[in-house]
Amino acid sequence: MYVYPVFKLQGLIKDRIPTSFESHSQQLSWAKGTLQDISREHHPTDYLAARLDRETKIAKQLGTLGGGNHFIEVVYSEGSEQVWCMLHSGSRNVGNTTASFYDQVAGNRGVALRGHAGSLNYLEIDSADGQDYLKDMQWCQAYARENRRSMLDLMVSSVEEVTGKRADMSRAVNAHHNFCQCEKCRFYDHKTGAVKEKDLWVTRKGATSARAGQYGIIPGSMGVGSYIVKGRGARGSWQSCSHGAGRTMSRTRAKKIIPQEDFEASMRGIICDTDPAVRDEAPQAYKDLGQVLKNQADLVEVEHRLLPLVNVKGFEEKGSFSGGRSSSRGSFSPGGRKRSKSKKKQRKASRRT
Ligand SMILES: Nc1nc2c(ncn2[C@@H]2O[C@H](COP(=O)(O)O)[C@@H](O)[C@H]2O)c(=O)[nH]1
Ligand SMILES: [Mn+2]
Repeated sequence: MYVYPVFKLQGLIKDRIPTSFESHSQQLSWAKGTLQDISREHHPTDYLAARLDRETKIAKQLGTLGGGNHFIEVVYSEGSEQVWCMLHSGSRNVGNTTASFYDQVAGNRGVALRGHAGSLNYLEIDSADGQDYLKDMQWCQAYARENRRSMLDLMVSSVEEVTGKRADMSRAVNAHHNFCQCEKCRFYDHKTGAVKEKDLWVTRKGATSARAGQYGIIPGSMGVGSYIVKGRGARGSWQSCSHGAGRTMSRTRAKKIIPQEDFEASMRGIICDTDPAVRDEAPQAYKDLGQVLKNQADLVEVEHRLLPLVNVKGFEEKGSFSGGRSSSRGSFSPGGRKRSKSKKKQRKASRRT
């Protein structure tokens, strides 16, 4: 039985944090200062600085969730009274378009690495373009962190409003994933047979950092919750672990083969939207989280198992259905939000990392 009105909490979160293609109609009060702070620390190139001057959307998207597998969750810790606020989102449109821009810059050089997955454009780190990319990529990473922090602030104040309890922010965990950073690496050099130590740019795609003692988050799906883990610093994985359960099937296949009733049944007891537009995110479309954790027991140890109470996802409502539907306990209509561009244009610029 819920002690606090969790429906109210779901409503407050959905009212305060824009999802899918929506932005804040007015930038948050701290957005301008935050963007200036990011630029002071990670000097954007002329390309990105010009966009920051021109595109008000960058400020308005600070504190917004996005769509796809991005989520906001109120979760509880198995075997304790604790409730956690969790969210998954990234650098939004500015990150996506900046990455595409440099991909094109690299592509224009006409050099590509060829592999099983096709060809990959690349820039040499020491080249001018490579250095520009690193600057703007780090700017976008900082934006992603601030985006999450902004949403967490909005979420924590919503929880406080409903429960009268303030979150313990000293225990906050931030985990980037699908990112790149320079790290001191110890590795075996196959050419010389020696163990070397060197600063290298490590890209983690589908992975997150798991240094010894470092806290991390491994989410499963909207129906099964997540794990808080502690890294073991395994050298064989470049001190990394998986950053989620991962999908077993494409979004198109999920929508085709998962019956709507099965999706709704798997979400029973969780306050969430089970609109058919979210079915590609159904738990049935993801791997077994317990097995994923077992498979990487040498990379991380489990600190907490977290189970979902409230889940919020971004999705595009179809037809006349205008409110989020809760799987089991009634319905809630989110407040109106301004859409700034045509859906088609926005869809083109969307990303699901
Ligand atoms: N706890 C939740 N986990 C979720 C949800 N939707 C997806 N997921 C998991 O997160 C990762 C995210 O990784 P990404 O690289 O695909 O962004 C994904 O693999 C799922 O395992 C959710 O609503 N709640
Ligand atoms: Mn992601």
